[in-house]
Amino acid sequence: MKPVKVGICGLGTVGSGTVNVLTNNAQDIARRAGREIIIGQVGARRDNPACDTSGMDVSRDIFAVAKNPEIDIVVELIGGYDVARELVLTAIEHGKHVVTANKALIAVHGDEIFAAAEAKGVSVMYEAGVAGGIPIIKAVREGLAANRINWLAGIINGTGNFILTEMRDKGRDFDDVLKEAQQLGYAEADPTFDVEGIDAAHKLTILSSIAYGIPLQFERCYTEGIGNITPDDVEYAEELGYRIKHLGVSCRSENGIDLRVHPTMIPVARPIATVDGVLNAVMVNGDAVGDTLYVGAGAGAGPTASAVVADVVDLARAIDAPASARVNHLAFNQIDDVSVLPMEEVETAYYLRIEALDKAGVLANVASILSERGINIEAIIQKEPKDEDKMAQIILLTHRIVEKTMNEAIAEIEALASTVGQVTRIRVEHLN
Ligand SMILES: NC(=O)c1ccc[n+]([C@@H]2O[C@H](COP(=O)([O-])OP(=O)(O)OC[C@H]3O[C@@H](n4cnc5c(N)ncnc54)[C@H](O)[C@@H]3O)[C@@H](O)[C@H]2O)c1
Ligand SMILES: N[C@@H](CCO)C(=O)O
Ligand code: NA
Repeated sequence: MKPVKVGICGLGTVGSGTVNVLTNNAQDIARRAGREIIIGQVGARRDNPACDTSGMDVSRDIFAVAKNPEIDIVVELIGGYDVARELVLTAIEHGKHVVTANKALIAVHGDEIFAAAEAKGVSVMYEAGVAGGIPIIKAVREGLAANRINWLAGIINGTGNFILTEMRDKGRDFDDVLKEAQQLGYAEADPTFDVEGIDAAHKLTILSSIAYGIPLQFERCYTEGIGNITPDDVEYAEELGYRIKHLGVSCRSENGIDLRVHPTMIPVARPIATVDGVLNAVMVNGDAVGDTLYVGAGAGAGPTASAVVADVVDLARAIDAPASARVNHLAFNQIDDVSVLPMEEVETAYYLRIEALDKAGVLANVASILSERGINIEAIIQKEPKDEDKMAQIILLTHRIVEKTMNEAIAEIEALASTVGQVTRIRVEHLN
């Protein structure tokens, strides 16, 4: 059978990893695809010593690759929104299938890109965009196709999980660990995307669409980063039997879907609580299958290339089949226009840390503010001041309540004469 020719655009961390995997594993890949897969052209501004492209057709113009009549599949690995969008649309216009690792592109411009691909009868695959090397798109879109998905929750940013783990285990400084994550090729070109939860929100947006059959709604995803997590909160969480992870959570309820990324306390007994470093983990609950858990490297050259090449193999195997034989871009043939709940309507349990001048008085006041609103307290710890100039701290775990009610309670607690500054709030999920 005729070989399939791949054009790789972008030769950074993932691009070089993809060249290496396609080259090193060419024989096994051909056995799986049923035909040879060859790198027909590479589009790169400069060579990358992390891979050997000698003997390959290398163009300095990525658009030449997208238009090259010899190329069957264009692999977009340049990142970003605008040029990547133009590149992918150009490739589609020229009748190419596309593989991308760019979750920002899919979360924001996915509708336009998929519509263009469907009009042309080609496919756009994006496994590498979510949870790196974990085949989570395939698992949810195909492996769990029998289920009504109830909820999913995941550690879906490797850089953030690496930072939180190094800070907790080694007491390292935030900026120092972030720098290392950048050197290791984990971080986004703009690392605020990792730290502020934007990257996780892109991934959660995509996962939720393929889990529930709803439109991509990135702009409605609630997003909170990891910059405000303090060593005190990490320590008190452990004391209460919890661990703080940066989670993407989405859940189906009668009122709609909640879609949120924020620091989350989860019981240490949950396997996902022990997923550390650059590893990602996604829990998915389906009505027939129950709980499932997927763990693996969420970033880095090899793991991401593994997902890119798996998509290439899927496309190559079915390249002569009619478009109707390929899987739907967002898993469902028909997308239901279910809306995402405003954060104020979302229900979770809470951890609160309150800085207090007069402990005894504050506790009585706080308890009555909470009970007036039907917020039940599950646990309390009181901490004496660590230094003379520090405040006493009251730490509370509450039962589940809607965010709007908790916002009102927190505002009233902060207004008390005996409390100081803002109340720290971390949402708690038991994941069962
Ligand atoms: N690094 C990871 O672990 C990882 C994991 C999953 C997904 N991704 C995604 O993969 C994509 C690539 O990430 P990366 O980490 O390899 O980034 P990178 O910065 O290492 O590589 C991007 C490469 O594209 C090149 N490039 C950018 N614009 C170009 C243009 N107009 N013409 C030619 N070359 C251009 C850059 O010079 C660079 O070499 C991004 O969308 C990223 O979000 C990365
Ligand atoms: N910057 C991303 C890359 C993988 O998508 C992360 O750290 O998870
Ligand atoms: Na993946």
